Amino acid sequence: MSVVAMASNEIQKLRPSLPIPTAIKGAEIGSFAHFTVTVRLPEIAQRVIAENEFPSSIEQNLAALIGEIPNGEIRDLQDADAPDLAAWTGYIEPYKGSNWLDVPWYFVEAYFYRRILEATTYFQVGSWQNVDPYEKQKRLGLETTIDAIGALSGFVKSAIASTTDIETKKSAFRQLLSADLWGNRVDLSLWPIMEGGSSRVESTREQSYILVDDTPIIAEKVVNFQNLRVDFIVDNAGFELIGDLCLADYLLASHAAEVVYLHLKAHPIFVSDAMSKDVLYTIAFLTQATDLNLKELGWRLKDYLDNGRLLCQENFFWTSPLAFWEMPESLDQELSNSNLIIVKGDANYRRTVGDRHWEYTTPYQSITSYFPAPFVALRTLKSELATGLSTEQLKQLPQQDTQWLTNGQWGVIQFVERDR
Ligand SMILES: O=P(O)(O)OC[C@@]1(O)O[C@H](CO)[C@@H](O)[C@@H]1O
Repeated sequence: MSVVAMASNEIQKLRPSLPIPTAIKGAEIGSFAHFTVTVRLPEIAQRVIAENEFPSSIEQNLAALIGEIPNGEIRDLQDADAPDLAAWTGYIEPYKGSNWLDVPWYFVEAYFYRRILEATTYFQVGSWQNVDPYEKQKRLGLETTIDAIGALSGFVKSAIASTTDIETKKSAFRQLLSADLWGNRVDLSLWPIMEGGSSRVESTREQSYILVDDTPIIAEKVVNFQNLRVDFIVDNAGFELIGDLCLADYLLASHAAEVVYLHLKAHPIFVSDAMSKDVLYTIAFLTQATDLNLKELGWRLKDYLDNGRLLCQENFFWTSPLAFWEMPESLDQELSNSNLIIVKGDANYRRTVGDRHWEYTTPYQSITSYFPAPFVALRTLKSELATGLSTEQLKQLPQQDTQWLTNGQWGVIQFVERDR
């Protein structure tokens, strides 16, 4: 096979095998994407002004950004020192001069959060360099969910102590997986803490709210794991991250996993998405808690970090606007070493399928067979996109809940075997 044919074969491997539908766009009147671009994004930028004590120059930058949405023109980024500037020049090129509604929705969201950092001079040398504009929300997201964190840390402690018979192990894993799914309902970009966002914390919900549940397949695999590698493509800090860390704790303490990798955002995005600093802050928060279960959880996690069994890896791909089938070869290669990847949240789910208008009955596996390792998506539905549903579900759900696609009340646990 020629080099060119091999190269195109490699690229082909990294794309869905099905014809790829059109991208979701904010121009679709009445859609959640349209509501997000025209209403939610300006509101998020206003909250950034309200929750920080930026100087007037930065507040003017943010006000100007708000004024551009949605009829302003997409333009190149202007923070010259940013490490991701060259990559963003390439991302922006196809959309330069377009308004914020006529380009793919996921691009607009990633671009918006990156423009927030341009406005706050996040990448510039000076007083606001590396200052996370969502820090206050993230910390409150931990402090206001302390009771739920206590309950979950107590559960994982007892689960670790009872890693005896297979059925007990499967049951414990299933409950931790479910808690990690429902932690995704706490979403500060949709429901800010100051507007009662913490009230959405719960670790358990009736099984009927899980629309696709591959837990039995995953539990059967994991219960037989011995000293393997598990990777989390992490989503939100706060209570959701506690769910990730409790699941990681269980996998590491039971030696199902020898090592757990946390793949984290390279800069603040989607208000609550986690970076390495948020993981370290969360573990320190736990070690300093008065509650013994929280303290013990924190010290176990710190021990895993110190002994190289829990690893934090940031990558600018996770903050890029690209579909997951466009991930760099180096990252694809790295993830191919995993025995199981846990993909968290709605935005990552959207990226696994390129945020396209797939029929909701399209099998998830047939779109995502490009993935570099076996993976499970833990996602509460917060956008008008779904896969793997039945025609019966599509008849019933709108009658049960008119907002079923976007209110985070429904979830999926979808497993995809590696297929390349
Ligand atoms: O990835 P997450 O935290 O589960 O959700 C991200 C999100 O809040 O942002 C997008 C809308 O702005 C949607 O994908 C979803 O509502």
